[in-house]
Amino acid sequence: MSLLEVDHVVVQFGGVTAVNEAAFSADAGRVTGLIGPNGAGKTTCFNVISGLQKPTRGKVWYDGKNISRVPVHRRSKRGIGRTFQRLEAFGSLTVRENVRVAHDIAAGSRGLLHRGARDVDILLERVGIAAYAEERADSIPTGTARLLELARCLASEPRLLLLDEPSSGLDETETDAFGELLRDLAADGVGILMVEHDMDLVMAVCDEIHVLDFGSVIASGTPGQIRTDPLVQKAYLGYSDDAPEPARRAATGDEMDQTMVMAPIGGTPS
Ligand SMILES: Nc1ncnc2c1ncn2[C@@H]1O[C@H](COP(=O)(O)OP(=O)(O)OP(=O)(O)O)[C@@H](O)[C@H]1O
Repeated sequence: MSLLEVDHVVVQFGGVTAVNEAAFSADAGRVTGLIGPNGAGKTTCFNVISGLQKPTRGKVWYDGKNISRVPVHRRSKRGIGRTFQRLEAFGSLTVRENVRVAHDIAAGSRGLLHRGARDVDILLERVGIAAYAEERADSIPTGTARLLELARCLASEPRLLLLDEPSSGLDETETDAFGELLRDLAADGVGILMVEHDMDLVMAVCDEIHVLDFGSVIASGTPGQIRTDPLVQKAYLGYSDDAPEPARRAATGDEMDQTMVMAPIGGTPS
């Protein structure tokens, strides 16, 4: 069994079915991507996995156990870490203090004795923000703040890391370094599940990708398989290479966005 199994989860908000029998998994030591057009249900799936959203039906299995009724803080204690699209650091604390707080909370909740400042500095080095250690968190660039979020999350030594659009705000060099960091973490045995719109990053770092559309998983596979999947092309672009021109869906504003997002992997219409 995989480290994480999302088992036919359904989430309904009134008449809206945000997640519809979604079933997918993420393994320890691998980077798994969860992608899909806007409104496909990715964030809702993350909320179900981390415990912020109760599923209408279905289960979440983690490390072989059904955690569907386990509250958020216990999931976190068991090793599920999550970063959010919005940034959550304490603005008036320095970068180092922010990581220190996360580190001490995690150590305390596990009954560990106070661990050294050295661990915090190693973490800052690892995510590449050591140069900002003494800066206030509200004064650092967005990309650095995103890496700080990651450092705060890693301070709890998660076994499963849920990353929600981690590369937004990173420049190209930072994104490349971030991709390498994800591969390093996976090599250390961490399971990573990532929602990400940067298809170059997704295709470069993921071992496996699940594609959501209208709340359902429409494809799962390696980057190579996903790139050429007709259903995936149709979900993003409104047409696939296999479909004749007249079958192409008129692009709305949203779909135009997705067309641009997918362009690096799927190519634009000729
Ligand atoms: N609290 C809520 N109440 C009502 N509808 C919601 C709620 N949260 C999400 N939805 C709806 O559920 C669907 C899935 O939303 P979700 O945010 O999970 O998609 P997403 O794939 O993360 O989108 P994006 O890429 O734009 O962040 C959308 O139609 C959204 O409007």
